[in-house]
Amino acid sequence: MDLSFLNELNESQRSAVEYTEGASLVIAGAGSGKTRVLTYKIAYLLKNGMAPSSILALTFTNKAAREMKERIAAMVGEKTARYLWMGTFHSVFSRILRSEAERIGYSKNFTIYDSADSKSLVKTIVKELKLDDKVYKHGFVQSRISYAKNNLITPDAYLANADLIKADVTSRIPLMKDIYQIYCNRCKQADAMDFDDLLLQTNILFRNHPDTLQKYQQLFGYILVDEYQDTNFAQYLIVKKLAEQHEKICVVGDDAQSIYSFRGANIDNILKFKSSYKNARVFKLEQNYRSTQTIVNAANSLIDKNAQQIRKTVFSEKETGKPIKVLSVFTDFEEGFIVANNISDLRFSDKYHYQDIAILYRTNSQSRVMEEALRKQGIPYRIYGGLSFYQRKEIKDVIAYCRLVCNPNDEEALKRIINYPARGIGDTTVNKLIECSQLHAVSAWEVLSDMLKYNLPVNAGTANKLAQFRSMIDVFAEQITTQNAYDLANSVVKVSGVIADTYTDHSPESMSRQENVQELLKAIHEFCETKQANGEPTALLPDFLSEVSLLTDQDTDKETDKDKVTLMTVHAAKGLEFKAVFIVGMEEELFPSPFCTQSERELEEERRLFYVALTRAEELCYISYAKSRFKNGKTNFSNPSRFIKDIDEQYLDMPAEAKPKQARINDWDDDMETERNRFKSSFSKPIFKENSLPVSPKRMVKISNSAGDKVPTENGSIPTGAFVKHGIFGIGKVLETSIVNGNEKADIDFGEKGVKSLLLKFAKLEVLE
Ligand SMILES: Nc1ncnc2c1ncn2[C@@H]1O[C@H](COP(=O)(O)OP(=O)(O)OP(=O)(O)O)[C@@H](O)[C@H]1O
Ligand SMILES: [Mg+2]
Repeated sequence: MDLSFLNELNESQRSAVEYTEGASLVIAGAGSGKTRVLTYKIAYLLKNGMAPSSILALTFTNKAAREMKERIAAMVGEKTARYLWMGTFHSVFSRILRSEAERIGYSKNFTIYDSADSKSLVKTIVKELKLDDKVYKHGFVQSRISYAKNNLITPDAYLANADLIKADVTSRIPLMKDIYQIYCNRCKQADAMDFDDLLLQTNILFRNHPDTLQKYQQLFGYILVDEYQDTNFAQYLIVKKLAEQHEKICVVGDDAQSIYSFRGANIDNILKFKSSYKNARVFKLEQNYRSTQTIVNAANSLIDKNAQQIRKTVFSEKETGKPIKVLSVFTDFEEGFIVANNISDLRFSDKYHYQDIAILYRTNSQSRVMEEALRKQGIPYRIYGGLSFYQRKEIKDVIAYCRLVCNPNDEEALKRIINYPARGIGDTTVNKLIECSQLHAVSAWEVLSDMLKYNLPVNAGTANKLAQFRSMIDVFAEQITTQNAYDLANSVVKVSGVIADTYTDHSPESMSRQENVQELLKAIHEFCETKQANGEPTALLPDFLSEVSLLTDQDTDKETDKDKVTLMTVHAAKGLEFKAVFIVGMEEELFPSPFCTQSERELEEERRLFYVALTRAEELCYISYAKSRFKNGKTNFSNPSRFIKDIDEQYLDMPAEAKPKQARINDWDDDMETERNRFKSSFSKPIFKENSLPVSPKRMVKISNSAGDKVPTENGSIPTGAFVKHGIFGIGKVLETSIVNGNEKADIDFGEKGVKSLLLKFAKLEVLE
C-alpha cells in the first residue's frame, strides 16, 4: 500500500491522520492544516481498505466538499472517491431524509423551502392572524423559529418552555408560539421542509426510528467533520448519535474562528468534545502554512484580546512578509477607487493574478461601491452572496414551476406562479383558495382538485381558469419519472408561457431575463450529462431541485473564466485562502457591526470574525477605512474600527497622516473639524466624470494615501494627453503620470475598457503620434 502521501504532512498532522482507534479532536489555529488533515485522513482510511460509502465527511460548504473530493480522487482514484458521503450537513441529511421521508410523514419529493419561502410563509401567517407586522417583524419571527428548530425545540416543547414564553412576552410577541405551531403545520401540509427542518427532521427520524438510526450507524464506519466550532445543537446531536456505537469520529476546528452564533452555532460543542467522547484524543497543530509571519503574528496579537479562548501557539516559518497596509480614505467611493488601484498595481506587477485577490467586507451591501470601482477600472470580479443567480426573479419563477410539478402541495411555489404569466387568477382568488385550504386543513392543491367538495367561493369563470392551471401542472407531474430533468423543464418553460413572457421586448432587462432562463436550462442540461457520465440511470427533475435548493453562497459561481477578483463577506470566506486580501470598511458602526457591540460576548465574536478575515491572506493584507460613508440617503462620518488598534502596531503600515497619532486612533474627534473641511473642499470641484475616474492630478495625489511616495510628474516619459496603444486594452489617452515608489506610472483612459493605472516599466505601451 502506497502511503507516501503521508510525507506531505508534518509530524503532528501525521499523528492526527494515523490515529483511527477512537474519537479525536484536532484543535488548531487558522491555516495550520486542519482541513488538510481531514482530507489526508480520508485517503488514509481508504488506502487501509475502508469502503468509501462507509465514510461520512461533513463540510461547511459544498464547494469545500467538492475540493476535498477532488484532492482525494487524485490520491486514491476518482472511482473510489465518488462513493464517499461528503457534503454539507444540509445536503447529506436531505439525501438521507429523501430516502426515509415516508417514515416521518413526508413524500420523497418534499420541497426544500429557501429563506425567502420561509419569510413569505411567516408573512402570510402574521397577516392571517391580523398581527402588527411592525411588532411581529418577519425577519425576527423567522429567526425565533430558526433558533427553536436548531435547538430541537418543537412547537409542543416551545409551549412547555417557560423561558421562551416569557421572552416572547417581554419582546411583546406573545403569539410567537402560535405562529410557530401554524408555521410547522403549514410546512407539513405543503410537504415542505425549511433549511432548519433538514436537521430537526433528521433528529426526529433518528429518535423515533431506532432501526433507521441503527442502519446509518452501521453504514458510517467513520465520521469526519470540518469547522466543528460552528456546529449547532441539532448538528452536534446528529453526529453524536451516529458515532455513538463505535466513536470512530474525527472533528477539526478552531474556537477562535467560531463566527456563526447568530445562527445557533455553539462554541461549547468543541469545548466539551472531551466530555462527549470519553476516550477522545486531542491533537494540536501549531505551524501555519498559509501566511507570512507578519500576518500570523498580527492575527495572534488581535485574537489575544479575546478573554474567551483556548490559548494556542500559531507560528509561521514562511517569509516575514510585508506589514499589513492600512488605507485611510475620505469616502466609501474613494475606498473603492483606492482598492481597485491597488489591485491593478498588483496585477500589473505580474506577481498576482486577479484570482489570487479577494475583497472581504462585513455586510453584503458594501459590495456595490466596490463593484462599481472595479468595473470602472475594467477589473474582472465575481461576487458571492447578494443576489445570486438562483435568487433572480425569473429563475425563481421557473424553479417554482418545477417545484410545483414535483410536489403540487408546495404552497409557496403555487402562490408564486399561479398567476404568472398572468392568467386572470387575482390575489382575491388566491386568498380565498388559501383560506379554504386552511379551513379544511388540506393543501391548496387538494382544494383545486375538487373545488365543489371544498366549497371554494369563486365564480364559474374563475373556477375554469383554476381547473386549467391544475390540469397543466398535472400533465407535467405525470412525467416526472419518465422524462429527464432537462426535457421536462424545457416543456415547462414553454407550455407555461414563461419563455414567451420573457421575450416581450428587446430591452436590456428583458434580454437578460431570457439569457438567465437559458442559462438555467443549460445548468439542468449539464446536471443530466454529469449524472449520465457518472453512470447513474436517471437524472430527474426532483434530483436537480434538491441539488439547487442547497447551494450555498460559495457555490453559485457558474463562471468558466476563473481569473477574477473575489468579493464576499467575511462569513462566506471561512476556510478559504487568497494571496492578497483587502478587508474593507474597517470602521466603527460597520465592523464591529452596530448590532454586536452591546456585550463583550458579541464583541468577541466580531473580533473572531476579523481574525478569520486576516487569516485568509497568504502574502499581502490591506485594511481600509473611510472617514465618511453614504448610507440611507445621507453621508455619515465614521471612525476607524477599534479592532485596528488591537493589532500590534509593529505589523501595520499605517497611513502617513495617522502615524504620529497612532496611539489615539480612536480619538478622532479632535481632528474631525480639519478632516471635515478637507473632505468638504474635495467635493467643491467635480471629482467623478461620467464613466470615468477622478481626473484632477491634485486629487490623485491626495487619495493615494501615500503622499510621501507618490508625486505627479511634470515631465514623464509620456506626456499627459498623449494617445497610447496597449496590447490588451487598445488605444487610450494619458490622463496623468506620477512616480510611485520610484516607478513611473500613468493613468490612462481606455474608453469602454475603463481607466487603468499602469506601471510603465511593465506595461508595453506604444505612443501614437
Ligand atoms: N504540512 C504541510 N505542508 C505544506 N503545506 C501545508 C501543510 N499543511 C497545510 N498546508 C497548506 O496550508 C494551507 C492551509 O491549510 P488548511 O486550509 O488545511 O488549514 P486550516 O487549518 O483548515 O485553515 P482554516 O482554519 O482557515 O480552515 C493550505 O494551502 C494547505 O495546503
Ligand atoms: Mg479549514
